[in-house]
Amino acid sequence: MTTLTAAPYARDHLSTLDRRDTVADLPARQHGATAPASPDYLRLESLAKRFGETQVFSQIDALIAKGEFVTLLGPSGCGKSTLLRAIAGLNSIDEGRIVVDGEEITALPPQQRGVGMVFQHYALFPNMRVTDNVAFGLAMQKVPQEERRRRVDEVLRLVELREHADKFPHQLSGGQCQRVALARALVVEPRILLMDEPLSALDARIRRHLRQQLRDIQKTLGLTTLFVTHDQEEALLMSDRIFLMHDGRILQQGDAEALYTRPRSHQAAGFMGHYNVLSGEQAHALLGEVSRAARVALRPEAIYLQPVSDTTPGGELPTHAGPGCRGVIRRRQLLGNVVRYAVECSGIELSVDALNRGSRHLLAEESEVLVFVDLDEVQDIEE
Ligand SMILES: Nc1ncnc2c1ncn2[C@@H]1O[C@H](COP(=O)(O)OP(=O)(O)OP(=O)(O)O)[C@@H](O)[C@H]1O
Repeated sequence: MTTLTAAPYARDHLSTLDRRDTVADLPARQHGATAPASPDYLRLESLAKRFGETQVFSQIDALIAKGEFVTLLGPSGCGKSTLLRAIAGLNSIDEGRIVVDGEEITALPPQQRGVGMVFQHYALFPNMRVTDNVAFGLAMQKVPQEERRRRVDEVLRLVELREHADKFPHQLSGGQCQRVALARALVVEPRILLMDEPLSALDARIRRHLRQQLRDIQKTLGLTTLFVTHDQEEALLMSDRIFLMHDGRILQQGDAEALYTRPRSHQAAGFMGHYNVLSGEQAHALLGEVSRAARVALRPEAIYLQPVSDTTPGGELPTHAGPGCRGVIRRRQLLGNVVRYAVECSGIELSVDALNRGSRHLLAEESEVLVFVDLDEVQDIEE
């Protein structure tokens, strides 16, 4: 039985949360928590969209499994929101088909698609109490009052807002408003949940808590979810699978590990982490014969620095370290647990991350170092 735990933020604000309430008490209904996974529950087939002269996205093909949490990640303007809105039916598309659970929904109006949507700005009705905001969709569907009350109560319990049921939106925090918006989307038991940057307007602490809470709820309900963000950390933390978008295309898809450690293109490497992207020539100067591709990506944490004065055989070096090359530390930034160095080496400026082991271990700016690269982590990429 899965129990939603109340993280510190929730405990601070929801003093009377009944810890015996568990979401497993909820009927699975059509969320289908117990249904066998269907690998193509949501099918996006050759979707394309233009706004006037602007091709917003094209050749979008994807299969999303039932219960999967997929994140659309990419820079501003790459078409994430427009794609999400197209699935919700809030934007038309010019080409392609959208299929949910075997039913084509491409031409259906939003209310007939069985999708729930949560936006960055929660757009609650300011003059309605929490319960009425959440019940709104059910009232539209003419669900009988008693059932409406029961379902609203159930979903408010799920998002830990039961004790705020009679409040108005202006009496709630931003995080609580967003949970009302989530409850409003969930109460109609959507087949697909679509979320467009739902956490972006919240402060960092609430955001961290809500990420976890959202993911817990999504897993518990087995709810197929598409989540839009431009925040790489959020995508890596939350997703079963990430679709990395660039210029209206899905550049690469995979789980967090694959996306982070094996970017296949220059753009993917440029968006994930703080990769050093080197030309073939630069890679050859740094790595010698090891380098094979026209372009190479190197993670900052796969490069190791050793002071030239340190003559101990590099105990911390990876087994497949390349030959050390001399470099000079040009800049040093303390990022908390990590120290980021800019090191000039073979005429290239490399970004190198090292664990912050305390001031005794910090390397001084303008000091000379030996630079070693973990050859197992050298990633050949496309042009
Ligand atoms: N209604 C519209 N009319 C014309 N162009 C639009 C419209 N909506 C979006 N666009 C354009 O489509 C492109 C993609 O926008 P979209 O909002 O989907 O990107 P995004 O990746 O979600 O960006 P962000 O992260 O900034 O929200 C942009 O160039 C945008 O200017």
